[in-house]
Amino acid sequence: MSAPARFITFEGIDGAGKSSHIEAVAQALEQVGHRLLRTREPGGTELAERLRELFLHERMDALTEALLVFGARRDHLVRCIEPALAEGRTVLCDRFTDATFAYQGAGRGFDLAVLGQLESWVQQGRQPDLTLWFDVAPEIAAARRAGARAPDRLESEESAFFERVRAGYAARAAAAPERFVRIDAGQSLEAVRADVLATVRARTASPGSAAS
Ligand SMILES: Nc1ncnc2c1ncn2[C@@H]1O[C@H](COP(=O)(O)OP(=O)(O)OP(=O)(O)O)[C@@H](O)[C@H]1O
Ligand SMILES: Cc1cn([C@H]2C[C@H](O)[C@@H](COP(=O)(O)O)O2)c(=O)[nH]c1=O
Repeated sequence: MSAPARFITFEGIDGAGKSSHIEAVAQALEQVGHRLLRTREPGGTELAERLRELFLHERMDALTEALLVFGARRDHLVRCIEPALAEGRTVLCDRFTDATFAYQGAGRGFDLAVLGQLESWVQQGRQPDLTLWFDVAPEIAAARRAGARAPDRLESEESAFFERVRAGYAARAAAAPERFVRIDAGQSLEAVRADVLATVRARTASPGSAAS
């Protein structure tokens, strides 16, 4: 029998290192019987991936950013995430709505109440079961990004922007402590991986299983 479906999201400022650990989480969950969907935001469907390209590379104001990511999210939820969960698959999603509150809300200063309205319309109550927040100082994340790739529109923002985004994640984590787990992403890759896998194993263990 397959393990019960979970909706797990990975969050953090650009370069925190979250994407480096999703494959290891996928392998650990598959070993204990989860059938998986791996996906990302913005993106995950053909339409949402097209919106992602616009979002990452075209100039726009904060409201347009928020509407684009929630538009992409709606398509992703309806066509991809909800059907996968209904089929009993665990969904691993690289970013979700916490990113909107952190980037558009805290980073850009966009109205959090409006984001909350969009969240309820688009998600109809759907929230992740577990959110791993990769928390790291912006200067460490910037050094990691610099060694890895050319910056996109968001990654070109100044350090103060990422300080605000980080504070936005902290606020979301404080508001939903049952869902969020903070990972100290300033550690070595190996130490982060150990924390991530221990967290996922503890939080996905079925009641009565040996790991619980
Ligand atoms: N703990 C770590 N220590 C040192 N380097 C790391 C660590 N974690 C990730 N890196 C490196 O930092 C770079 C960025 O990592 P990664 O792409 O996983 O970050 P990310 O949080 O997913 O970024 P983004 O959200 O912008 O895509 C990569 O080159 C990766 O190898
Ligand atoms: C979902 C979401 C994302 N963003 C930003 C965060 C990143 O800068 C990019 C996505 O790039 P990644 O390499 O795939 O992490 O988009 C945002 O501002 N708002 C959102 O809701």
